[in-house]
Amino acid sequence: MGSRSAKPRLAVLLSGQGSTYAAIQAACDSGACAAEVVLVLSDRPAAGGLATARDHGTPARAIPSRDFPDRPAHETALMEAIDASGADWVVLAGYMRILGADFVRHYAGRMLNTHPSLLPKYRGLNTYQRALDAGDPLHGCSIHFVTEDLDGGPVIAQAEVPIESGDSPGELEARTKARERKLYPRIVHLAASGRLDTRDGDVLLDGRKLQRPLRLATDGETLE
Ligand SMILES: Nc1nc2c(c(=O)[nH]1)N[C@@H](CN(C=O)c1ccc(C(=O)N[C@@H](CCC(=O)O)C(=O)O)cc1)CN2
Ligand SMILES: NCC(=O)N[C@@H]1O[C@H](COP(=O)([O-])[O-])[C@@H](O)[C@H]1O
Repeated sequence: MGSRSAKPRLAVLLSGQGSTYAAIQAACDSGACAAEVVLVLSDRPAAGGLATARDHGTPARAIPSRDFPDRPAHETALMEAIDASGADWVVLAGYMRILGADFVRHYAGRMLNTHPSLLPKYRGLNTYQRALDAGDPLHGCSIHFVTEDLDGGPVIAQAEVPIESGDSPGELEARTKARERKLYPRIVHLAASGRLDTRDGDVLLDGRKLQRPLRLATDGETLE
């Protein structure tokens, strides 16, 4: 029997219902993503994603921000839990707190986020309403390396979603999340497989600088 090399280990941070985490977990379970989720953390004890993780048998823990005197103290507790889990990568999956410089530096080059817009458009919050208010024809999501610059890190991949006449923010969000749940596990797989890197603000795939973000085709499968 050959040696069974351990899979790359993921720590997932979330604040909400956890459908993005669930898609990553499913990809890890099926082998589509060659990694293992070893820890799910949330700043919110009531986050649905914690229950999803626990139901799956994945270690899951709330580290409420309200239990700490300030942001750095909270993030130190997060780092201690993540590092104790042996995670190789930190995957933000709807984590709704801005992370400080020490945290970001500690995981530099091995922390990913998914953002519900076609960056650099609409950094921050309420992206669906902002795109609708602007009358944009297109929206989508972006997967990026996390830097101190909020939603400003190097963009790895994007999935476009047409905005349809009469769309509500909720309808646009639902279509965007459906595409995001296809894209993010694919990018996490590339990262965990050692094929993604970031240097000087660029993204490298297999050692070669990406000239533009990867794009999820309309078939929901092809990365181009
Ligand atoms: N330093 C960084 N931290 C985070 C990044 C990042 O790129 N750099 N990405 C975000 C995720 N995110 C959007 O994708 C995001 C999350 C939260 C906020 C925000 O304004 N949070 C407020 C609290 C909002 C609330 O509690 O509802 C805050 O932290 O004060 C903006 C964008 C994760 N962190
Ligand atoms: N600014 C960060 C942000 O808004 N992230 C978004 O939170 C959602 C989490 O959904 P989920 O809880 O169902 O996984 C995801 O769609 C992600 O893009």
